[in-house]
Amino acid sequence: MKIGIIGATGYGGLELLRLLHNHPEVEQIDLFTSSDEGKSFSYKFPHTTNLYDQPLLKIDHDQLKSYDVLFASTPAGVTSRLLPPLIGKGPKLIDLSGDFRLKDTTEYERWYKKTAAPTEAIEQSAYGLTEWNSQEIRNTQLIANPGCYPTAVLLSLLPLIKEKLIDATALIIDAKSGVSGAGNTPGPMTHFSETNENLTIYKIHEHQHIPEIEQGIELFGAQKTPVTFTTHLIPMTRGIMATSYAPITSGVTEEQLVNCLKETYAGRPFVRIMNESTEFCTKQVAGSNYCDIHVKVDPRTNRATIISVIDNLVKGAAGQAVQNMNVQFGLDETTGLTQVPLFI
Ligand SMILES: NC(=O)C1=CN([C@@H]2O[C@H](COP(=O)(O)OP(=O)(O)OC[C@H]3O[C@@H](n4cnc5c(N)ncnc54)[C@H](OP(=O)(O)O)[C@@H]3O)[C@@H](O)[C@H]2O)C=CC1
Ligand SMILES: CC(=O)N[C@@H](CCC(=O)OP(=O)(O)O)C(=O)O
Repeated sequence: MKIGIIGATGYGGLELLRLLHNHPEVEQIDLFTSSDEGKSFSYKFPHTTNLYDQPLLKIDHDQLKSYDVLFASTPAGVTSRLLPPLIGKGPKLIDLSGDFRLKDTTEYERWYKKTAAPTEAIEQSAYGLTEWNSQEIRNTQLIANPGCYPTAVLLSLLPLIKEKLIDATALIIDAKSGVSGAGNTPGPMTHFSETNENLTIYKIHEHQHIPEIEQGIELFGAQKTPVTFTTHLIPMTRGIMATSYAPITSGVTEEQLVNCLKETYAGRPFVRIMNESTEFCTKQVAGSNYCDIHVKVDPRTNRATIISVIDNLVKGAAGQAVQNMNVQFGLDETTGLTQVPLFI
């Protein structure tokens, strides 16, 4: 396969390159830039020396048509204009930004504060939460790869909401992310001296992933409900932990919740239900495409605490994007994605 990565110089782009480099079906990877045309990739990123010394390419629409797959890992508001002209042309299109995720364009404009993509393009795209939407992904050219937080949240909650084992109307979701989630442009919140030894809660009730989580619950869980969702920045590089609290339906046991999750994800290689573990942390999935889930019921409060961890750059971005490419091409979902987590 001949691959193009738009936004190759960002964190999502670098992670795509790392994963696609070891993908057995990938023959060529071209790297595109909007700001550094002609510069050697490895000059900019010395860790790729002797691997990707090639020059960064200018984004040229005619050239883009010649790829088998184009990944775009660009800030919100770029692909809404860049990708629609390629619909119906050759390449499969996998967008890591939020531009095609929200089906309702007024919601996109409200939360992202940018002009939405054309409605026809959004209608022709599939939401790329692989474990829940494989069939549509297989038959669709343009994939809206999910946001990092929604991936962790939806994978852990959808089975329980769908089976009405928890009360989704009273959900509270408390999520934490490593700093790479904010991309490679430094800002005050991600400055070392303000991130290190600090814990920041941000975008309270204003996070752009709130409508994406609510849309996912409606799309796959069949229940429309607003959720309380808060995000925190943790002084680490990779990882997301999403902790959700929900009342359990009367009479439901912890065993039922665990069994529901295990049954839903039986045969799905990247979702592990880890209830036997006594410790549960972000490092157990670092560098891998796993989403690990842990659930506990507190019989005193009749509430469940549901925890999921992912690597924001892998299952939360590039890994799920490659998983979606595998599904689109009828390959085994795990092709190129069998890395053992880094842990240390
Ligand atoms: N970081 C994460 O954990 C996750 C990120 N995402 C989403 O993925 C997307 C990329 O994120 P991330 O890699 O972290 O972001 P970065 O800021 O690290 O990288 C974005 C890249 O986009 C390129 N770019 C900027 N403007 C344009 C433009 N107008 N046209 C084409 N390319 C452009 C830049 O490269 P150049 O200047 O060379 O063109 C830049 O390196 C974002 O939408 C983000 O929200 C989704 C899930 C997780
Ligand atoms: C730590 C951190 O800042 N994370 C980012 C995640 C960005 C992202 O993935 O959002 P979209 O793809 O929807 O733009 C945030 O919370 O906004």
